[in-house]
Amino acid sequence: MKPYVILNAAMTLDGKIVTAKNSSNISGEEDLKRVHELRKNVDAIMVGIGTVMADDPRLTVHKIDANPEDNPVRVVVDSKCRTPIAARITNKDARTIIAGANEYKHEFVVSDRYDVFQRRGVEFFFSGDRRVDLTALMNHLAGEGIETLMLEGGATLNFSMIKEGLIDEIRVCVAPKVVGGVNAKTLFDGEGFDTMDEGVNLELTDSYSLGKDLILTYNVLK
Ligand SMILES: NC(=O)c1ccc[n+]([C@@H]2O[C@H](COP(=O)([O-])OP(=O)(O)OC[C@H]3O[C@@H](n4cnc5c(N)ncnc54)[C@H](O)[C@@H]3O)[C@@H](O)[C@H]2O)c1
Ligand SMILES: Nc1nc(=O)c(N)c(NC[C@H](O)[C@H](O)[C@H](O)COP(=O)(O)O)[nH]1
Repeated sequence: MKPYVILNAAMTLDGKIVTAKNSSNISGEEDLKRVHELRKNVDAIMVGIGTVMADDPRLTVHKIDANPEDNPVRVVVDSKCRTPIAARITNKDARTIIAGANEYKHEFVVSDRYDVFQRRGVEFFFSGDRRVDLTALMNHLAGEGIETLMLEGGATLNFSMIKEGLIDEIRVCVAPKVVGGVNAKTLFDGEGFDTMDEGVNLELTDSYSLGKDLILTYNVLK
């Protein structure tokens, strides 16, 4: 059992989702509104701890009209339970689940940070030895009633999710810009596949201009 997973991201024409110096203002205003419409229409939104550390995102619906009930459940994939005490995803604006790995559970649950998070109502789910077991996490979220999940990066988590066959659909905003840089993260990093044959095949289902950007949507072929 797993939610229907939509990966949404913005990248430059050269596939970068952020520069090496952590600059990531990619989407135009219209695209950001599209992203927030999508946030409003899914049950949960998930990011990796790298994205929390880099951007301190809210992961709420705040660029379009919305009620607090429109906020999706926020999920952070955080094996070593490093989510900072001040991270905005741990505030009371929406339900939050931190997914950690079993090896780091013991040390975390006796920490002051864990106490503070619990008082804020943050929930926890532990799976996998040293890295979150993403399939187990998807199964847990489905059990929590989450039918649709928006994956919002970053590069490392995107690759693990697609490698494990957990992404159903991809929606990408391609900005008319090139930044280059061998150290700039791309839409999918991780360890990559060795051959084109091992790559994940996609089917283009829609393409349209939105302001200066291009929106591409794909189904992931299984
Ligand atoms: N342009 C966009 O649309 C967009 C969207 C999101 C993030 N970003 C950018 O992406 C960058 C972050 O990407 P990143 O790759 O450093 O971090 P990430 O957000 O992909 O998080 C990766 C981390 O998740 C943890 N993790 C736990 N279990 C895992 C598993 N099974 N598989 C993979 N990871 C697992 C690990 O600690 C890993 O380092 C940020 O700079 C952010 O600005 C851009
Ligand atoms: N669609 C999109 N276009 C971008 O140009 C960009 N940089 C992101 N990045 C997604 C990432 O998850 C960000 O961290 C959140 O978009 C932060 O914003 P919020 O406070 O949650 O609204 N996403």
